[in-house]
Amino acid sequence: MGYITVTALILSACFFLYNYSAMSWNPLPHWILPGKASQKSIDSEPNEGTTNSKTQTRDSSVAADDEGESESTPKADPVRTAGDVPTFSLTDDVDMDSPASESTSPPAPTFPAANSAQRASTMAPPPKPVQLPARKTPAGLVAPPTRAPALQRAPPPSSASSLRLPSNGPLPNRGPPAGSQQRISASLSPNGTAVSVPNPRGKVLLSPGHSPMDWAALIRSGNLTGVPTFQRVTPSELKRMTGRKGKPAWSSWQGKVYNITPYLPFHPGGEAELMKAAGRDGGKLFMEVHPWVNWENMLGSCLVGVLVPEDYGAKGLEEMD
Ligand code: HEM
Repeated sequence: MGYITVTALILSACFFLYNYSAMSWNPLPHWILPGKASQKSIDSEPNEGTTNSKTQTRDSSVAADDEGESESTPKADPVRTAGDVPTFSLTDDVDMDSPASESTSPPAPTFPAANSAQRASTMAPPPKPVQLPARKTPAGLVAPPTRAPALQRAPPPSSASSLRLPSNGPLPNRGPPAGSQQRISASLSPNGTAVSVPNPRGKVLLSPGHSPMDWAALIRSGNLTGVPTFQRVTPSELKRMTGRKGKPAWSSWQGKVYNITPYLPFHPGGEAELMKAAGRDGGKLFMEVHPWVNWENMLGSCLVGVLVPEDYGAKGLEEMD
């Protein structure tokens, strides 16, 4: 009885050892562990293959065929197709423009035949759009979109086309004719230098240093009245101040008298226009031409005095008596 028990134990031990011979220290047999089993099958691909039953079967059948027919009919070795499966890698440096890649493009359709009437009658492919030369732009800048020359034309004609000015040819001339006496005289300053050229609005070209900004700087610089004290000016006295014969040019505006002499070369309408207001009340002319201009702001530094009645002096003396 004891002998039988010992024998059974030895057999159990042998079975146990057989089951764990290929193994590791896992307590379960390798054919129970799924990961282990699949790893095993991969590791034992055809070259090694001993435990993969499928591989074994195929190899053995091929071997049997080889053995059975090698003497009668020569047979080619089985071709492995695994190597023909195309593979690619993202790290591969593939040149898409190379002729090698072009050779892999599908062949041209064979219908219709190359020399058939059907192919000859088909329309030619549309012309490629004109490629304008790429413009180089400084870094960080986006180049403006390029447009085909045909798109850079004027807008299409509309019903208002007849109201537009002609796009070619001379513009209508609203000033005096070129070379006329009127234009020549207007372009000459009193000292003979070319100063002003009239335009349709009557503005003139001011000589250098006589812009509105220059005038603004001049009136900030100080007193432009030309008199030492504030004056009471009678109409007869104003009438004598015409800007001629060595006299200054005075003009009145709303009862106040201004010395317009320093402003003459700065006047955008020209000296001749401004001189029309010299020696008299300039309010009416002024408001006819440019009511939006602020006289007092423009000529504040040129204020000579106030306009008084002609008999102001005599009346004052009488009142004193
Ligand atoms: C005496 C005070 C005057 C001052 C301060 C003055 C000032 C000015 C100014 C600032 C302009 C430019 C206006 C603008 O650009 O819109 C101007 C233009 C003109 N002024 Fe006078 N002006 C005066 C008197 C006169 C007088 C008395 C006349 C005519 C009799 C006259 C005729 C013109 C003309 C024809 C223009 C150009 C047309 C225009 O700008 O619309 N100005 N003047």
